[in-house]
Amino acid sequence: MTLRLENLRKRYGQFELRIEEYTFKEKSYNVVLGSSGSGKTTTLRLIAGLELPDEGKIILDGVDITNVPAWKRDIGLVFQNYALYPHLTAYENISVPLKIKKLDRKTIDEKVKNVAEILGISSELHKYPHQLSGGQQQRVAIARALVKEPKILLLDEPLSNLDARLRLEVRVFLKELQRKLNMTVIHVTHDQEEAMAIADNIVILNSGKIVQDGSPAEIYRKPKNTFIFTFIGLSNLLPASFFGIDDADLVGFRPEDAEIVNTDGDISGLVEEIQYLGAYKLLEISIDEKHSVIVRVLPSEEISEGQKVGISIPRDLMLKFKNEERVPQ
Ligand SMILES: Nc1ncnc2c1ncn2[C@@H]1O[C@H](COP(=O)(O)OP(=O)(O)OP(=O)(O)O)[C@@H](O)[C@H]1O
Repeated sequence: MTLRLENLRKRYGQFELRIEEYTFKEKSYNVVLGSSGSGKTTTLRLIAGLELPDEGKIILDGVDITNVPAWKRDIGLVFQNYALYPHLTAYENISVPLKIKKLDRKTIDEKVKNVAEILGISSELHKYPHQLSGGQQQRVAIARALVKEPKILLLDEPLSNLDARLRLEVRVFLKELQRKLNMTVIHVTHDQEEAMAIADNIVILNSGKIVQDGSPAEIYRKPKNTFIFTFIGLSNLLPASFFGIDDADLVGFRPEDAEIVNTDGDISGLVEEIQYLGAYKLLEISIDEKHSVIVRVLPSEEISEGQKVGISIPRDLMLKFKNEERVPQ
């Protein structure tokens, strides 16, 4: 189940996807994260075989599948809009890939019922797509992708058509499904919170290039540059000179790593705004006319707007950046 991309290139006008070399984490939940237009869907379509690369290779378990047609690849793909056939029942939709493979009726029946059981949709099989909820339609689409027992499951923005409550539920469901089937999943999203919550391995794509990969904690704690640092979670970035640091241009820190102190901290500022968020409060503190930071404190901390405060940040939690690259620690 090793999926490897080698020198992969695909150009559309000004845009170019260019992946020198990448192996997705095997039997894990991979999330490809990037903003709109970064090349996420293009990457998935190339892996699925719906597009051919201009250059490069796609290697699945040591076999070059670059020129293997989509339907012959051992890869399941779930589209963002599910793409179910409206005139077929859930059962018929799920059985389509097996009919294409010309399996006999009894084997098809067993496989469809088995996958429906795994996905918890056994009682919905007689229904047509319009009779199913969004979450159920998605499960049918996943069942259809899984029924041919692919080596890899590709999911294109699988949560974007669901409401906020269902999204949290489906996140847990997808992660459990990956664990249960012990398969390699590649899930594409622009939502950094979703990526952090669900991934074993996050692959960050920017302007058609992979800029960093790693576990959510690695990406959050050891971002390679200021783009990744500010893309993931809340972040503060100030000139290094504010801290008397001269081996970097900028210093970054997370709101939860700073502490409010009465005595002189590393820096000081004026509390401009307080957001009460239940479990914690976020303070927006201006350092000077051009720079402000966010600091997270406990709700019990007594601080008021207009108050002058010191801010202290442990040195080992400061991230030093130079010329857009992080300074190695
Ligand atoms: N078939 C195509 N023809 C022409 N241009 C394309 C085609 N497919 C993608 N592109 C262009 O390639 C770039 C990357 O598109 P892609 O859909 O891969 O991005 P994405 O990261 O998935 O974005 P989004 O989150 O908005 O779906 C975009 O500039 C897009 O306009």
